[in-house]
Amino acid sequence: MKIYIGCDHGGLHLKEQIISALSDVQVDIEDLGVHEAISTDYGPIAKHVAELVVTNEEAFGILICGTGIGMSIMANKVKGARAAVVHDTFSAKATRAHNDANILCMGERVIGPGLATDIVKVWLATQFEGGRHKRRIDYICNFEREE
Ligand SMILES: O=C[C@H](O)[C@H](O)[C@H](O)COP(=O)(O)O
Repeated sequence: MKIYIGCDHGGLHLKEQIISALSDVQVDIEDLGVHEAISTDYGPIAKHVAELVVTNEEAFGILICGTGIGMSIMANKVKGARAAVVHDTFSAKATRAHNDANILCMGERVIGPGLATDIVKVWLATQFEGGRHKRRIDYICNFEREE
C-alpha cells in the first residue's frame, strides 16, 4: 500500500511520530515534507499530496497541520480527493467504510500521538463498503466531472 504523507510546521512532530509508528506495518510511505519546523503554508503541501493520491487509485494520503482543517480544505479542491479531518477512531472507520476517503487529515494541536496512530491504523485497515455508499460517492464524482 502506497501512502503519501505531508505536513506543515504545525504537524511536523506528529508526522514523524506516525511514520515511526507505521514502521511495523507493511506500507510504502513517501514523506513529502516539510522536514523542518519553519513556518510553512499548508496549501502547496496539501495540493501536492492530493494530486499524487488522485493519480494512483491504490494510494492514500495523510496530511497533518495544526488542526487538519487547512489541509483538508485545500486537498478537497483537487478533483478526486476525498479528504476528511478525523480525530476519533469511529470516524476513522466511517470515512473509509462509508465515504471512501482517500486522504486522512489530523491536527497535531488537537490530538496526541497515541490516538493519532490508532486512527491511522484503523483508517488503513478499513475497506470501503460500497453498496448504497457507492451511489453517494458516484454523485460526488459526477458532480466533479460536470464542473
Ligand atoms: O488549518 C491550518 C493549520 O492548522 C495550520 O497549521 C495553522 O493555521 C498554522 O498556524 P500558525 O502559523 O499560527 O503556526
